[in-house]
Amino acid sequence: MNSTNCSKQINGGRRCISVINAHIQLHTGRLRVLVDMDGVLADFEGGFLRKYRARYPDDPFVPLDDRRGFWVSSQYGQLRSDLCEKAISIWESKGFFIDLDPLPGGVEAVKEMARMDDTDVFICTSPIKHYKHCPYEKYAWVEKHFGPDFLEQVILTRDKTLIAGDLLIDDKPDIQGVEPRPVWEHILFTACHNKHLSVGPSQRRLLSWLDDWRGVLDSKRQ
Ligand SMILES: Cc1cn([C@H]2C[C@H](OP(=O)(O)O)[C@@H](CO)O2)c(=O)[nH]c1=O
Ligand SMILES: [Mg+2]
Repeated sequence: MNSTNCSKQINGGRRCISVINAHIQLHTGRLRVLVDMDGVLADFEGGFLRKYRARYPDDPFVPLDDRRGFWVSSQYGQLRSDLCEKAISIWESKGFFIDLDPLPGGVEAVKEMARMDDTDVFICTSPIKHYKHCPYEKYAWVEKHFGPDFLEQVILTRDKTLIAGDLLIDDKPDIQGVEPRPVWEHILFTACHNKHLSVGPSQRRLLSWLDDWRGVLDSKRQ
C-alpha cells in the first residue's frame, strides 16, 4: 500500500500517515526493533549507586530495592535537598557512561536480533544535555560491546516519539515527545525504579533479557 492508495481509502491526511506507519513491516517487509540503552542494555542504576557511594561515602543513599520514580535526582532530592545536585554530578562526570556494566543477557539478545531474518535493530538512546562526555561515551560503549560496525545502528535522540519502529523496548514508563501517536509499541523493560508500577492492560513488559523477547518480536511479525 502506498500513500496515494491509502489517501484514497481513508479521508484525512493525518490519519493516513498514522495508519501507514502503524506497521513498519507493511512498508518494508522487515521488523524494526528499537532498543533503549540505559536501564535496558547498560546498568545506569547500578553504575550510579556505585560511583555515588564512592564519591559521597558519608551521605545517605537509596538502595536499589527502594528506588521509586524514573529520575534518580528527584528521589535523592526528596531524601535531602542537596543530594539532587550531588546525584547529577555523578552522571555528568567523565567516565560515567562508558564504565556502565552491561545488563545480563542484553548484548547477546541484541546481537541475536541483528542476525535474525527480516529484522532491523537500532539502539535508541537519549543523551543528557550536559554533552561534554555522554554522547561520545555512548558511542564508545556500543563500539566496546558490539564492535565498530554496530555504530551504524545507533540513534541518539532526545525525542523517541519521532523515531519509527514496530517496537521500542525501554525502561521509562512514560515516553513522550512532540509526536502524540508514536509508531512503535512500547514494551516496558523492568527496572528497579518501575517494577512496582501497575501498567495498563495494553502495556506489555519484558521482565529481563531472560524473558521471552523472541516471542514479543514474533508477535509483531506479519
Ligand atoms: C537522569 C537520568 C538519566 N537516565 C538515562 C536515561 C537516558 O538514557 P536512555 O535513553 O538510554 O535510557 C539518559 C538521558 O536521560 O540517561 C536514567 O535512566 N535515569 C536518570 O535519572
Ligand atoms: Mg532507559
